Amino acid sequence: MSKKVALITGAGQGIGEAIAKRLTKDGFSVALVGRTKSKVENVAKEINDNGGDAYAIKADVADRDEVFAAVDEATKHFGDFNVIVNNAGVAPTTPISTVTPDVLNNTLAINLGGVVWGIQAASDKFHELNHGGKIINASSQAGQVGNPNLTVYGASKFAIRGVTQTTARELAKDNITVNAYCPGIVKTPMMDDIAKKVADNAGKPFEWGMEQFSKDIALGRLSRPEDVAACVSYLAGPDSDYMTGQSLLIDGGMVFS
Ligand SMILES: NC(=O)C1=CN([C@@H]2O[C@H](COP(=O)(O)OP(=O)(O)OC[C@H]3O[C@@H](n4cnc5c(N)ncnc54)[C@H](O)[C@@H]3O)[C@@H](O)[C@H]2O)C=CC1
Ligand SMILES: CC(=O)C(C)=O
Repeated sequence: MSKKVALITGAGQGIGEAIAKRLTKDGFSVALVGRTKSKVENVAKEINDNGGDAYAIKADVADRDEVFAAVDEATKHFGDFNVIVNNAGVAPTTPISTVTPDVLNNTLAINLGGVVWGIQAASDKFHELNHGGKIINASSQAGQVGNPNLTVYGASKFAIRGVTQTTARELAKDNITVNAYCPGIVKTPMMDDIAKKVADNAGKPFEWGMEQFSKDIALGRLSRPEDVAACVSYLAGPDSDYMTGQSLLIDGGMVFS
């Protein structure tokens, strides 16, 4: 039987890289999408060198045409298309007084626009291929509760939960599920950057910045990207077939909702 095909955006590092590796382990062929071609190529090479089936594609998720082209290219390369993980995102540190139109527009174009274009492109492709599929979107614990200094980012991640619920209802009749994952504090380049900026703004060391985000984690440790990838594995596989419109928290007990 041929492998199912999953496309993961922002797969050149961090959570996206871990998702690509986990879905490979689960038996998927994986298309890795990122703005920096060399980064997704490096991850694809590592996966292929270890017996997986990965293919790197350069695209900026804020650009609708590039997202549609990436889905087309992945489908042509692998011969099918079954799952999209709209993972790419950016997280500017923005105390409210510092928010500018550029930061607002750029963040929403990537974090919200990228997910909307990903849902459109994937659902169009599932329709063209005459089968259902799974759409999985990155939200955050910062999309469940307000995080100081992350106004713009938090707004984009709250929005993902709305888009997920709305499109889940629209697309259910076509056997397409739409769910989201909401990581907590995950040790990746994104989180290191946030902790550093929050610490710099307060005139404190990096460790203090990370502590501001991690002190309320009930399980007592930062999340690893693999913790998130395990949840996405469930959302991409058959065990979640009867679930749609959900936003799953994987935050070590930081937020109880
Ligand atoms: N690290 C964390 O603590 C948390 C992360 N998340 C979310 O998980 C997702 C992944 O986060 P991380 O791996 O931590 O981030 P990261 O910054 O380490 O990696 C994100 C990747 O997405 C790529 N990317 C950014 N903008 C892009 C664009 N316009 N087009 C294509 N690729 C683009 C980047 O180049 C990078 O390779 C993001 O949506 C983030 O908001 C959610 C909750 C917590
Ligand atoms: C980066 C992020 O999503 C946080 C701090 O929850």
